[in-house]
Amino acid sequence: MAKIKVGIAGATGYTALEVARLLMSHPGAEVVAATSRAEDGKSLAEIHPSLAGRCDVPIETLDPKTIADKCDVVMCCLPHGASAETVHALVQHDVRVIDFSADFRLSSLETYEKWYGVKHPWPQRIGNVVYGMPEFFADEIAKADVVANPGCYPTSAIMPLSPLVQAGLIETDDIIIDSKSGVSGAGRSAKVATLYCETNESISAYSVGNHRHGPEIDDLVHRIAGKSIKSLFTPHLTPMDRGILSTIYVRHRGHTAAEMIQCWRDQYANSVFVNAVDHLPATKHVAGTNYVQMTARDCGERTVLVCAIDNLAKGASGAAIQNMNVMFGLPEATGLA
Ligand SMILES: NC(=O)C1=CN([C@@H]2O[C@H](COP(=O)(O)OP(=O)(O)OC[C@H]3O[C@@H](n4cnc5c(N)ncnc54)[C@H](OP(=O)(O)O)[C@@H]3O)[C@@H](O)[C@H]2O)C=CC1
Ligand SMILES: CC(=O)N[C@@H](CCC(=O)OP(=O)(O)O)C(=O)O
Repeated sequence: MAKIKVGIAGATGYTALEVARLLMSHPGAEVVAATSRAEDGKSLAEIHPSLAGRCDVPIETLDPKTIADKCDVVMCCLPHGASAETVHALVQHDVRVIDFSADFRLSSLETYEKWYGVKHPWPQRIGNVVYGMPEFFADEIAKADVVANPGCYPTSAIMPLSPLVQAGLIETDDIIIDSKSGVSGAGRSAKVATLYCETNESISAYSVGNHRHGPEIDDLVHRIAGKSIKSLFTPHLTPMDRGILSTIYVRHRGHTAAEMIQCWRDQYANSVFVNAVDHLPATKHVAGTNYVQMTARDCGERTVLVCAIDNLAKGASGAAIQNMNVMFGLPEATGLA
């Protein structure tokens, strides 16, 4: 069978590197194009030396028609705002797109414009693009022209919360999500907040009460579980390269942690990458993999849920490859197991 031809837009960034790295060992797909605004003419391996000897695809400036002609699917690894326009242009040229940004994740245009502070360039598609979580939306992903790849923090909260909300095991109006991310979550471009001396040996909360992943979590749990929730989400930057640990404080409705773990095991029985475990998950347990580990502990009237993912893998590029596999009829775990 011919390999899936993959293009990578925004090829100089961290998620692009991770997609390229994972595709090097994918038996059914290959990178055939890569784009950047600034690095036209260099090879992908020149920009990302860890790919040396493995990926000499030349980087080009993004011309939607040229890229669409070469590719079956484009991994659009661009920042939100910039991404939607590119996704629109690519789809008009008949290539399927996996959008890593938040531009098509939310159900409501009003919520998007409130939280992202920009007019959406393709508003007709808001609420009309599948959320790239095959554990819940595989049938729609298989047919999609555009897939909205999930946010990293949201993945670590939506996956544990949705089954418990759906099953009515927890209160929906009192959910506290305390998340910690590695620095690669902030992307590769230079910013003071992610300099070595700012992040090393230090942990800090940021965007308290106003991070844009709060509405994404509430929106998706509602879409999956059919019930609205009210969560309070606080992200933290931690001195790690990669990984997310979310500690989620919920109020149970008389149910035990063991019942919640069983609920996850039933829900995710056929999901390759989701493991409801008995130990307390750590970011190291999932580093470099597409796996999600989650557990629960009884704590009086509350239950504490703990979920670990790798922000660059299940939180971004691994999920994108899982989505690509579903879109092209390959087993979900191809190239990822
Ligand atoms: N890092 C993570 O853990 C996760 C990231 N995401 C999302 O994935 C996307 C990519 O993230 P990441 O790889 O970390 O980001 P990076 O900042 O590392 O890379 C983004 C790339 O996009 C290009 N770019 C930047 N600004 C623009 C612009 N205005 N117009 C066109 N191209 C631009 C740059 O390439 P060049 O300058 O060469 O053109 C840059 O290399 C983002 O939407 C991010 O929010 C989602 C989940 C997790
Ligand atoms: C550590 C860090 O800075 N993380 C990023 C989240 C990255 C991400 O996945 O966000 P989107 O895909 O929704 O853009 C942040 O808090 O903005």
